[in-house]
Amino acid sequence: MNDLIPLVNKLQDVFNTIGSDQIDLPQIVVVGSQSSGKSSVLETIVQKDFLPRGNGVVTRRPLVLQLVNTHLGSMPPSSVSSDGTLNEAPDRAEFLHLPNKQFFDFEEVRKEIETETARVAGQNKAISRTPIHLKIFSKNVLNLTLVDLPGVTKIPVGDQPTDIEKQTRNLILDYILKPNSVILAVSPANVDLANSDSLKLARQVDPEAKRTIGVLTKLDLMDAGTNSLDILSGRAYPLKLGFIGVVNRSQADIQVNKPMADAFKSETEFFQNHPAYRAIAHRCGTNFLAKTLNTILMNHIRDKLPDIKAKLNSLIGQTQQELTSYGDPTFTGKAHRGSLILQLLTKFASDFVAAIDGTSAEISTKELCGGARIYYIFNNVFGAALDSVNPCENLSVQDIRTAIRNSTGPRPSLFVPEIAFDLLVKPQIKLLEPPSLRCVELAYEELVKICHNCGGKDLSRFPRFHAKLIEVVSDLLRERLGPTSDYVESLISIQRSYINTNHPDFIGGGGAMSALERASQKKKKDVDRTRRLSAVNMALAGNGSDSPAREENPEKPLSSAMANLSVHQAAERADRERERERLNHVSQHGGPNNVSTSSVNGSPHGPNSGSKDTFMNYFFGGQQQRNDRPILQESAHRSGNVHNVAKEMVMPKTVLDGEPLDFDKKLDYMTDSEEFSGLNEREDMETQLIRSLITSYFNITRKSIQDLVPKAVMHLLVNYSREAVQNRLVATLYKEELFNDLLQEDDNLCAERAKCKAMLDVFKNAFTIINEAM
Ligand SMILES: Nc1nc2c(ncn2[C@@H]2O[C@H](COP(=O)(O)OP(=O)(O)OP(=O)(O)O)[C@@H](O)[C@H]2O)c(=O)[nH]1
Repeated sequence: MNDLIPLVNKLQDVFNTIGSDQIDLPQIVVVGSQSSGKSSVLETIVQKDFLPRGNGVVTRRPLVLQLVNTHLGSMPPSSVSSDGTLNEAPDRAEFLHLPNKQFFDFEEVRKEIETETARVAGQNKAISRTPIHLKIFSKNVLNLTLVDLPGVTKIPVGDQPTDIEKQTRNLILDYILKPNSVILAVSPANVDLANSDSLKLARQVDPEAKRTIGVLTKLDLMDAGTNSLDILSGRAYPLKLGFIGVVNRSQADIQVNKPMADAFKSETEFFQNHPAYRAIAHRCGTNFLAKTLNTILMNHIRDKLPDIKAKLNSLIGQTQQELTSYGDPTFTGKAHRGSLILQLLTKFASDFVAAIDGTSAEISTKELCGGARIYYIFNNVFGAALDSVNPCENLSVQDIRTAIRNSTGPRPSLFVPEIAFDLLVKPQIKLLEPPSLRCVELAYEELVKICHNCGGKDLSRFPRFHAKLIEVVSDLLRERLGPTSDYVESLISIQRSYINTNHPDFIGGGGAMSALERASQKKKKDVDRTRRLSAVNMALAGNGSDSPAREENPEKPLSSAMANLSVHQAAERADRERERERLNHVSQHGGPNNVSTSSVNGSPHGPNSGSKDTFMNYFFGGQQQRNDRPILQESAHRSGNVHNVAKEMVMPKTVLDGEPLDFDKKLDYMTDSEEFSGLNEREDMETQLIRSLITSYFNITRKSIQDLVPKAVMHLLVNYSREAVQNRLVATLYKEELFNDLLQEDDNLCAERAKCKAMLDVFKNAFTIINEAM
C-alpha cells in the first residue's frame, strides 16, 4: 500500500508528459493568503531551503511538488559499495521542464524556480497559471504530492492586473475544486481566523469540511497572553481533518541562515515548553504535519482508488477504441497492401452508391444529403427556376409588332402571320436553357460533394489514397458533365427546331382568338353597363329639383347632356354592330371550330372536318373563303401551298375597313419605335394574340423540358457514374506500383496513434498496479 503515492506520482508524471489531465489524481493543495507561511510549511516538510524567499508576492506560479522517499527503496536505488557499506543516494531534485538535469544543490533549485517563474510570468510580480513540476528525492521526506499556489492578494502591485484578486482566487479554485484534492488551508495564527482567506476558499468547495486540513503558522508571533488552543483542539472551527499548529523560521532566522535542523528543534521546544500547547505538543509541529499529510494522502488515495480504477477502466476502453480507429499499422505490410487497397476502394465506391440511393448507414436527420438532394434539385430548385421564366420575357409590344411587320415582307400587313409567331417563340424557348444547364451543374456539384464524404474514418488514415479516390471520381463526373450538358442543350435545340403547332395541348389561333374575344366582350359589356348606369343616374338627377349634376354643371342643359349621351350610344352601337359582323364572319369562315383542314391544301370550300382546331387551321382555314380578301387569295393561289406563301391570319385589316394606308407614316413606324406606343385596336389584338400563343406553346415546351432534363441527368450523369465508379477506381488505382504511395499514412495520425498507444500503456500499467495494490 505504501507504493500508492509513488504510483500516483508516476501517473502524474506520465499525465504531465502527455499533457493530459484525464484522471483527477489525489494531491495536497496548499492554500493561503499572501505571506501566511505556505512556502515555509513546505520547506519545513521537505527539510530543505529550496523555495524563493522575499517580501511581498513570491510564489507566482503553481508549484507541483512530488516528494519521493528514497529510504523506502524508491528510485534511485541505494547502492552497495565495495566494502559492503550502504551508499545512500544523495538528496536530489528534478524539474519536469529540465528532463535530463539533476539538482543536488538546493540553492540551485531555488534559483531555477525563480528563473522559470520569471521566464513565464515575467519579472514584475505578475502571476501565471502554468505550473512548475518539481520532484524531490530524499530519505528525509515522506511520499507526498503537494501543490504550492500563489497567495490570495488584494491590491495589485507591479505588473499585476487590476483583477489580480479574482485571478488568484480562480487559479486556487481550479485546483481545490477537484474532489480528489486535499486542501491544506494555511492561516497565520496572529490574524483572526474569521479573516482567513484559505478557510473561506476551502468552505466554498468543501462545505462539509471533509477534505480540508487547517495549518496554523506563526504561533510564535501571537500577542503575549493569547493562544490558539481552541482552534488547534477543534473547538473554534470544525474541520474533519483538524488543525495542526507549526512554527516556521522567522524572516530573521532566514536572514541568518538558521539551519533546518535547528529550526526543527526550536519548533519542538516551542510546543513542549508552551504552557497552552504543552499538552498537545505531540499533535503539533511540522513533523506531525508531514506524517498526518502522508497518512491523509494515503487514506485519500485508498478511498479514491476504486473510483480511479473504474475511471481507468473506462479510459482504457475509450483509448483502445481510439487506437483502433487509427487503424492497425501491421496491415499496411506488403502482404496485406493489395487487399487493404481493394477493401478501402470498395468501401468508398459503395459509400458513393449508397449516398445516391439513400441507403447510407449514416443518413443525416439534420439536412438533405446525397440522392435526396439531387431529387430536391430536380423538383424544387429546377422546377422553381423553370416556373420563374416568363414566357414573354424581353418581348415588348414593339418586338411583336416589328416581327409581324418583318414577317409580312414588302406588302402591307394584312393578317397576323404565323412566321411572326415562329420567329418570336424560338428565342423564348431558349430561355429554358440556362436553368436546364444549371440543373445539370447542380446535380454534378452534388455528386462531387457526395464523393468527398465517402470512405469513412478508415480512409482518413491514408490522406493520399483518399485524395486520389476523390480525384478519380471527380474526373469521372467531370467527363460526364460535358455529354450531359450537351444533351440537355440539344433537348432545347430540338424544341426550337420544330414548332409543333399541332400539339394537342396547344391553344391554337382559334383558342387564343376566342379567349381574346371573350375578354374583349366582357370588357365592352362592362363599359356599356357603366355608361348606362351613369346615363340613368344623370336622367334621374335631371328630374330632381336639387340635382347635384345640375348643380355641378348648371350651364349645361339636361337635354344637351342627353343628346350627347345618345350620340355616344349611337357610336357604341355602331361599334358593336361592326364587331358582331366581324365575329360572325370569323365564326362562319375561320372561327375556331369551323376551320377546315382542307383549306391548308388550298381548297377553300372543303367540308368541315371537325378535326382539332389547330393554329395552322385557324391561320389559313377561314380567310380563303372571303372573296373580299384579294391579297390573300392572290398569294395563296400563286404558290399553291399555303405554307409557302405569306402566312396570314384572319384578322380584319384596318385598310379593308376603309382606312387608307399612310406609307410615310408606316415608314416612320419602322424607324421610330415611339410610334408603337399608340396601338390601335387591331394592333393591340394582334399583339395580345401572339402573346397568348407564345405563352401556350412555351408552357408545353417548359413542361416537357421539366420532365426530360432530370431524366437525362439521371441517365447520363448520376446512373452512369454510379454504375462506373467501382470499375473506374479499380482500373485507375489498383496498381501494385501505386500501393506504396497510396498507403502513406498521415504524419499527424501516426503521432496521434503513438500518443494514444503510450496513453493506453500508461492506463493499463496503472490499472495493473492498482489491481495488485488493492
Ligand atoms: N516568526 C515566524 N515567521 C514566519 C512563520 N511562518 C512564516 N514566517 C515568515 O513569514 C514570511 C512569509 O512566509 P512565506 O512562507 O514566504 O509565506 P507564503 O505564504 O509562502 O508567501 P507567498 O508565497 O508570497 O504567498 C516569511 O518571512 C517567513 O519567514 C512562523 O511560523 N513564524
